[in-house]
Amino acid sequence: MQTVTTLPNLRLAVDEIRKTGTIALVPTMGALHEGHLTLVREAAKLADHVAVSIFVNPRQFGEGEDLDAYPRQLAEDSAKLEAEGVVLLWAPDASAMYPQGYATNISVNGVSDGLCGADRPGHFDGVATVVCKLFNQVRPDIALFGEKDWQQLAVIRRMARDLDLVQPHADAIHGAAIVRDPDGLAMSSRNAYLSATHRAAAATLPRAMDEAIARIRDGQETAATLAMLEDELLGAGFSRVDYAELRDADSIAALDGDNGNARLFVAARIGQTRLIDNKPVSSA
Ligand SMILES: Nc1ncnc2c1ncn2[C@@H]1O[C@H](COP(=O)(O)OP(=O)(O)OP(=O)(O)O)[C@@H](O)[C@H]1O
Ligand SMILES: CC(C)(CO)[C@@H](O)C(=O)[O-]
Ligand code: BAL
Repeated sequence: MQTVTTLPNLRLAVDEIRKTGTIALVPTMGALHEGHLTLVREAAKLADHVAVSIFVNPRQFGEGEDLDAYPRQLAEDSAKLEAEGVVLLWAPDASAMYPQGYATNISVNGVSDGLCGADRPGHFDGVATVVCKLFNQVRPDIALFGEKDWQQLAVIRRMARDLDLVQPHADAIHGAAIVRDPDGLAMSSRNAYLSATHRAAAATLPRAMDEAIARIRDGQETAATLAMLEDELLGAGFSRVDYAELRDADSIAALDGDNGNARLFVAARIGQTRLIDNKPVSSA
């Protein structure tokens, strides 16, 4: 595996790799876990070569968020990627990504509204901007993102279509299913922040979501069911529920009475940690 940290070296490496086949890109912020490695393994089935980026993107962190505390473990991550057969690790620092005078921002309207977009103002602009740059830098044939960050995936798909960023085939922005711990909690780099007590209580999140979805499928009233979900999380030790909402899975828009394509989206805080999850409401 080649690790590159500057744009000129990235260009040389990508040109060389491209001579022998297609490239799948897996963008990450590092602190790699099985969720990331599943994306890498899926990527290896979809292209000849897998490239991974590790960049803790300052532009997607809001004021007072965990930019400084975010785990950074490049040597450990690099060994994991090497073992998976990744050919290229792109690990720029902030000055390579945003040189002095950097002034361009990408906003994706609509899908960025509400949910995490409301709680983390500017977050999806930061994500769209850096992902657009990563696509231009690596020029992948396909890129993979996890469904854990469902709204992020929707934002990136919209941006890629709108800006003609990748080859216009249906799977160019590939969404990978959420990888969960045995108790159902979605894997996340931020789970490392949880104390043992909070980690145990965190499993209430997916369980309470399953219960809420079962009630909604049973025909129980959505607002009352979501209020019950919120109470259950607060009772289990969560300090705040940022949102618990049903939305259209593709557009992320509020539902207009038809729950056919509905997904349940939840973000909740336990200790200092903000957890997100989403699950389909329809059993189809
Ligand atoms: N449990 C998971 N299942 C599937 N994909 C995942 C999972 N966790 C992360 N990913 C995906 O990996 C990619 C990189 O994510 P990132 O590096 O932010 O990790 P993370 O675990 O989501 O960290 P964070 O704690 O910041 O949310 C994203 O596309 C994300 O959706
Ligand atoms: C897509 C991404 C790598 C952009 O910084 C990040 O938001 C992430 O890891 O999900
Ligand atoms: N996994 C999404 C990146 C973030 O929370 O900033």
